[in-house]
Amino acid sequence: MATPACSEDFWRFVKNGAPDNANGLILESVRESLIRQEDTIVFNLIERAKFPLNSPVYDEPCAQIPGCCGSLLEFIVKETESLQAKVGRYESPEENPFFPDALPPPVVTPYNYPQVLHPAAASININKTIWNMYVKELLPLFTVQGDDGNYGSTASSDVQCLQALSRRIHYGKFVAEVKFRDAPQDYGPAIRAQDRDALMKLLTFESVEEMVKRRVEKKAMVFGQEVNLGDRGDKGNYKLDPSIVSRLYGEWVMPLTKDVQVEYLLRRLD
Ligand SMILES: C=C(O[C@@H]1C=C(C(=O)O)C=C[C@H]1O)C(=O)O
Repeated sequence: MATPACSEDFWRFVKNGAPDNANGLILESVRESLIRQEDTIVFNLIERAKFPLNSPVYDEPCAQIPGCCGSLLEFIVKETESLQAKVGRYESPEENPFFPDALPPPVVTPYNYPQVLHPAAASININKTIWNMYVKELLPLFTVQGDDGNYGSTASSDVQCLQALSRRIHYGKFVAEVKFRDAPQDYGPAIRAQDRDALMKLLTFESVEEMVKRRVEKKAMVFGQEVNLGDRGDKGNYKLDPSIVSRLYGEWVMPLTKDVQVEYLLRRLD
């Protein structure tokens, strides 16, 4: 049975079950989903890189909008989440809101997501850290300095980036669940001892991390190259610096995914 490459397929796969495991949840299929999410992240960053930094989106209160007391980015994220909550986005265990307080309930019949995670998963949300990483560290790295006044489009593009990064990083819950199911005898003692370092060691695969960094760098090269019909390709002229994508994964995305894994495992036997 082929392993699925994207989230929707992943859920169908989990629901239908796979021969390898009673629940259909295997590390290979979870990793396939992470690989597919790389495409989304790289594309979204390329889209955001079309605009300069546009710092008023983050730094200034959006005074023109009645009832808005934070930045324009906060306003757009809150409004987007509110709309998406109504159509059931946050019923999915893959999705974690940036502003969980005061979200409206779904107005559509909820999709019956398979319960593959321990219920404690719902209490893990590191979006504040992801927000700060994105705004303070990442944006200044991959956008050019400047202000072109395109604040609405810029902030809309940020929403896509933030949501894709959040989904990827919180996917650590699924990664941790499969790793635990594959080796409860290894994880059990470290969980009972609440030993973060031991858990971190158990769940880390350095060779996989190296491969991920190389692959996302290559994706940034392929997706962000200038495409010409003639012989002369614009080699080396990328829409998004590939080494920054590799750095994003090495310094933030993978460490934060592992933090989520540790947090989940610490609660796995509650
Ligand atoms: C996600 C996994 O766990 C860890 C985190 C990784 C990541 O975030 O990409 C990669 C390898 C592991 O060290 C995994 O094993 O695939």
